[in-house]
Amino acid sequence: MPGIAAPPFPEDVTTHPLLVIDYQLVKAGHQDEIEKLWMAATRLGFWYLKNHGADAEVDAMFEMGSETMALPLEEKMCFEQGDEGMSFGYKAAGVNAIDEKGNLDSTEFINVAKDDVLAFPTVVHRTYPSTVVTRMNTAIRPFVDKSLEVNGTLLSVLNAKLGLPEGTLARLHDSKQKSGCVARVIRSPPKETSMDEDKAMLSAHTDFGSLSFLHNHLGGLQVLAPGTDKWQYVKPLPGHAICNVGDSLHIFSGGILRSNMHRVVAPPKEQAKFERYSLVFFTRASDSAELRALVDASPLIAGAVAKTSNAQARFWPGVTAKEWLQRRVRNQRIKNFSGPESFKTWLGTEDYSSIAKAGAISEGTVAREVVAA
Ligand SMILES: O=C(O)CCC(=O)C(=O)O
Ligand SMILES: [Fe+2]
Repeated sequence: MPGIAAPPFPEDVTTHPLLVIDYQLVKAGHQDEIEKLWMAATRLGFWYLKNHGADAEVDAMFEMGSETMALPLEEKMCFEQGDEGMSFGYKAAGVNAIDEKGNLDSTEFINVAKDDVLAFPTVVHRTYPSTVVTRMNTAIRPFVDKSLEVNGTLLSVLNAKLGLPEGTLARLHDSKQKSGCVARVIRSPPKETSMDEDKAMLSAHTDFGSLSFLHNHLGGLQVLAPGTDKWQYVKPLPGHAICNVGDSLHIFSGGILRSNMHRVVAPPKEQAKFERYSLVFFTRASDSAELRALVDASPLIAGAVAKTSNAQARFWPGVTAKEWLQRRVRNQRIKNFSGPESFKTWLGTEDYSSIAKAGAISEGTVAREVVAA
């Protein structure tokens, strides 16, 4: 398995602690556990999830991912996403800007659309490399099914805590509708040293959708916690997924649920010498879902929005989930980059003035200005 031969996460590197949520307890309706999930989702927007029951599916996906990355580059390039905002297929390393200077990312992805997986062998969005096709039923479908179940359960718990009528978030994330939901395997190359920590391999970002279900073995993921201006590693824990809230859930909830900034840098110390793999399932709202705070469905959300400055720009971007995703994917491509102003156009919901303080972008680049494509 990728990363398994690497040394453990070093003990003398500072990490940001996350709450540990037990999926089985949440699913069984355990109130204390649900309160813990709520605390995690509203304060940092990141948490560990244990007892998710997806270990075997995760291992099979890592195998699919490493076989795909081992294909010749020319073959992978036949499935490249392109520059128009398609988020499914292969993403080569170095095609995205990571900052306003136009520095390049160094991660490659294979992104498999939930819609193509559920409809297989019918093609909904696009075709994939042979390593994906041959594992569609044995590895990818089981992982997608499990991830939809886990994220669907978390969404229904958050739905109730937000005071929304039953099934509101479920309808916005109906897996039978077309959406940007995707399973992604990420590979980043080994580095001689982790000293260039501030050179992100995957740029500082908030996730584009609603809930992310992430699995990794090596360090490298960092968060910029609220009220801080220092990036901190999140330590991978065996058997624990890392879950986080993305932009659309932040918007639906009128900012109650936090879509927190994160990035991937070289793994710490000796781990940097190893290639790094990670796996994510992104649950995203249906393509046609309008991104807006659900004020008319929940007094709690209406109350939160009423207390927020600039609420119209933050929570009524005037686009659908599909348009939001397309803009963020397309405008990050280096082909569409023409300087700091164009870099702004890919940004999401987070408070970018805090990453400006942490040095990744300049003070002038603030996401609030970004409303639509
Ligand atoms: O690789 C990781 O640990 C995080 C990846 C990530 O943030 C993403 O793909 O959005
Ligand atoms: Fe992310």
